[in-house]
Order: sequence, then structure tokens, then C-alpha cells
Amino acid sequence: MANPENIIEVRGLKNAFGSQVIHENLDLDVRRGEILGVVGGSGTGKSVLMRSIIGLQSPAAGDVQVFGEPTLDRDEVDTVEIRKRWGVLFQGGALFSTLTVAENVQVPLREFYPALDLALLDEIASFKVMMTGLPAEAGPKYPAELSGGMKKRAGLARALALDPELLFLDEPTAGLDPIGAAAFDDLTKSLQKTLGLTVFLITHDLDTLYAICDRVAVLADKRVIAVGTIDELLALDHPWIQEYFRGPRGRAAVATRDAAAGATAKAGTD
Ligand SMILES: Nc1ncnc2c1ncn2[C@@H]1O[C@H](COP(=O)(O)OP(=O)(O)OP(=O)(O)O)[C@@H](O)[C@H]1O
Repeated sequence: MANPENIIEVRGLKNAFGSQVIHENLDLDVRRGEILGVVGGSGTGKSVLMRSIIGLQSPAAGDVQVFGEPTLDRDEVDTVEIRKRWGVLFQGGALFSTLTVAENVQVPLREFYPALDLALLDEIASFKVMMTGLPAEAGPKYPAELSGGMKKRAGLARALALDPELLFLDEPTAGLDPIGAAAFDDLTKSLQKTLGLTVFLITHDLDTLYAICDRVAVLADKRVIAVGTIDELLALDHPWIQEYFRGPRGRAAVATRDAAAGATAKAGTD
């Protein structure tokens, strides 16, 4: 790892499906402790990038290091210690429908620590369920019995099962109403702060970017064309960036952020 402050370093990444090239010469750094938002038009390869980093997609070229260790072209056995240190919330939650919430949370625990006894598994699962703001009664429920927001929280509880240092979230607020989405953003931010997590967060949600992301990486033209704070990105004259952040939704997100900041300041003076 060239810079010890980076939890993830991607260099020269190329991904292709047949003749369709998704990424070419893609570089990206994710810094320790930050929430990095990853944005880009539909199909620019945000999920494929995440899958490449966590080893679910074999790139055609390039180098990926996580926690200072290469993750590509390695035996599954070699990467166990690395995989234990991250948690993933896939798009849509990806819960096992035949398992209860508590059993879903226990899946990674059983995989990586097969000797854990049942009482401890139950205790850890209850704790993780509680950490994500779900009521204790959610533990014995099946995914089909949960609302969309509860499913996301259950997926997050599973992603947190192994006390990860690094969290991958793929569109965590997609499909949630604005109040549910804001609550999920608050949860992500508070987990980052209290647990010292680094978060790789794919999103289309401008409110999320403004509310909780420390930096934002923009995918376009098969690579990361810019990374920075939103103010830094706004100073660039790339047409997609300008349209994305300065369009009607971008302006609405700024208004929401400013209103929230105003409410916080008012509460401080009351
Ligand atoms: N397993 C696969 N086989 C073939 N093509 C794939 C595969 N996975 C992804 N792709 C293609 O790669 C491209 C990027 O997909 P990806 O899901 O990463 O996009 P995305 O930026 O996350 O999009 P969205 O914002 O719509 O979720 C798409 O054109 C998709 O069809």
C-alpha cells in the first residue's frame, strides 16, 4: 500500500464482459475512517467496482489492495483474514428468505467461527439487530415479514456481524421513503463515528451524499474521473458532475442540508 492512510487502493483496474469494457485504468483510494460516496450514471460500473474490491469479480487487469493486502487472484483461504474485516450490504439487502433475521445475521459468524455455541450466536445476533435500530421482535421474523427499511437494517446487522472495520453499502437508501432514508443515513453516520468505520457507499441519493459523505468519487468514462468533497467537485467543469450536482435534485438536496444545518444551529441557541 503506497499510503498507510488508505484502507483501499485500486490501481489500473480493467473490467470487461466480452467486448463490453466497463472499467479501464481505474484508480481509487479510500481513506481510513471516511465515508466515501461512489456515484455515476446507471451502468457505469459502481457495483462491478465494489465486487472487484471484495473479490467477487475477477478483473481483466489491475491491482486492488485492502488493508495493505492484495485481494485479486488469491486463494479463498488466503483472503479469509481480510474478508473477516469487512461487511457488505448488497443492493436490495440480499437476505436469505428462508432464514429469520437473527439467522441471517448468524450466517457470517457460522462461516468464519464455526465453533461458536448457539447461545453466543443468539446473543451476538440480538446485539447486532439492536445496534441497527430494529426492535428485538424483528430477530425471529422472516424477511418477507419486514418493511423495506427494516430489511435494509437487517442486511446492515448482518454486515456488522463480524465487527468489521470496513463497510460496503450498495444503494442502502434505494426504495426507502425520505424519512426512512434520512434515518438510515443517520445510522450509517453514527456507526462510522462510534465504531470508527470506513464506509464505501454506492448511492444515487443526493441527500445521502450531502448529509453524510466525507468525499465523493465520480465514475464516468470507464474510470473515476474525480474524487473530493462536494464543493471540490462543484469547482470542476465536467458536464455530468455539473448536471448531477447543480440539477433540480442537487439544488433540492442543498436546500435540505441547509435546512437541517439551520435547525441544528437553532437548537443550539434555544
Ligand atoms: N455478471 C455480469 N455479466 C455481464 N455484464 C454485467 C455483469 N455484471 C454487470 N454487468 C454489466 O456491467 C455494467 C455495469 O453494471 P453495474 O451493476 O456495476 O452498474 P451500476 O453503475 O452499479 O448501475 P446502477 O446504478 O444501475 O445500479 C452494466 O452494463 C451491466 O449490465
